[in-house]
Amino acid sequence: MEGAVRVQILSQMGISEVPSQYIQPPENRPKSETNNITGLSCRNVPAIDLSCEKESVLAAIQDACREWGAFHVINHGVPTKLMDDLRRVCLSFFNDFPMEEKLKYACHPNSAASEGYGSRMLVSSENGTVLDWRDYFDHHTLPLSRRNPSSWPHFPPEYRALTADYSDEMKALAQRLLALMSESLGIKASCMEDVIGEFYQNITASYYPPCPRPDLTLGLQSHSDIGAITLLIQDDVGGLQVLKDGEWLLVDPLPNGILVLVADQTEIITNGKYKTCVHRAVTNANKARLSIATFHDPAKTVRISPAPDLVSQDSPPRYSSVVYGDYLSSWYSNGPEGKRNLDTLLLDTSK
Ligand SMILES: O=C(O)CCC(=O)C(=O)O
Ligand SMILES: [Fe+2]
Repeated sequence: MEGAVRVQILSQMGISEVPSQYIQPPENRPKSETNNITGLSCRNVPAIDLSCEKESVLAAIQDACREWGAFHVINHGVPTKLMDDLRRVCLSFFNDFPMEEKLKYACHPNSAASEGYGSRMLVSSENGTVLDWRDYFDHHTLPLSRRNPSSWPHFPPEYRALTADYSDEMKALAQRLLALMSESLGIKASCMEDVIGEFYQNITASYYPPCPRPDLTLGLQSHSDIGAITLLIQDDVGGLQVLKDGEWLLVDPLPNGILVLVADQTEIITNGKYKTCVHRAVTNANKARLSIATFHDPAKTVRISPAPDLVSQDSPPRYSSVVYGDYLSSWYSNGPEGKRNLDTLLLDTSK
């Protein structure tokens, strides 16, 4: 159940230990050097300049999607001011609203993925899931029939209009990126979007308050995103990590960059050529962190399967097809750990 506890309250209480529900088992705890947000890797996710010549963009996208399942884009056309303004108003919701005002927007306690202010990725933690050190605000933004700005924060006054503008910009960028990803695989530009159909888009602002025990907790547990493509912006604090070749690597915030995360349905549609990105967020003891993720998913009724143009006798389907709504239900009942939900669809192609 989504109780009234938000981690921001725990953080503000100035506790020196965290309640036991937030303590990760030893194998999931961040290694101590990964808490040092300046000290980690020299291997950063690739940055791709979308204003470069098309052939080089396609080659870079292909490399990034095969190797990382993640890349930054720059010169992407989304106004910097809009990104900055949205970060500012989202932060203001968490920092400047009194808690009783914030709780007026609380997520529905018993339904998964309901819109609003919450703290838990899963409805219940009966399956032993450790709680994340994160509060969030989830907005349902597309299709327009789901968009109801009156359920979003009413303050600062520009909050709702900015969120709507940002939603439209992200949709356009996601369409552009799916077209480039398709072309980078040598298939027609519309191929991936044809399988996905109309976008179901959610925007989630995640707020990670300072945590007294970054060595024992996670801001957000290891997972891959469920839908097709996620576009993420963050502030300059840092804390997002991607799993690459068995190692957790910090994603250095790139000012004005947008991080693209390949999500599960894209791995299926590309028949495994492009990999979903396993990622998580660590906490830190000193500074609150904000990220804003925009998820683009198929409708629940859409059947997802490898794109016909990527399947042949030499390259048989590697995933069984799945109705997206069924995939979602199993994700919410099994939990997000790693990419195990996707792995259940893997076919044995060795025969
Ligand atoms: O806070 C972050 O950087 C990651 C957020 C994320 O992975 C998610 O909301 O799915
Ligand atoms: Fe994610």
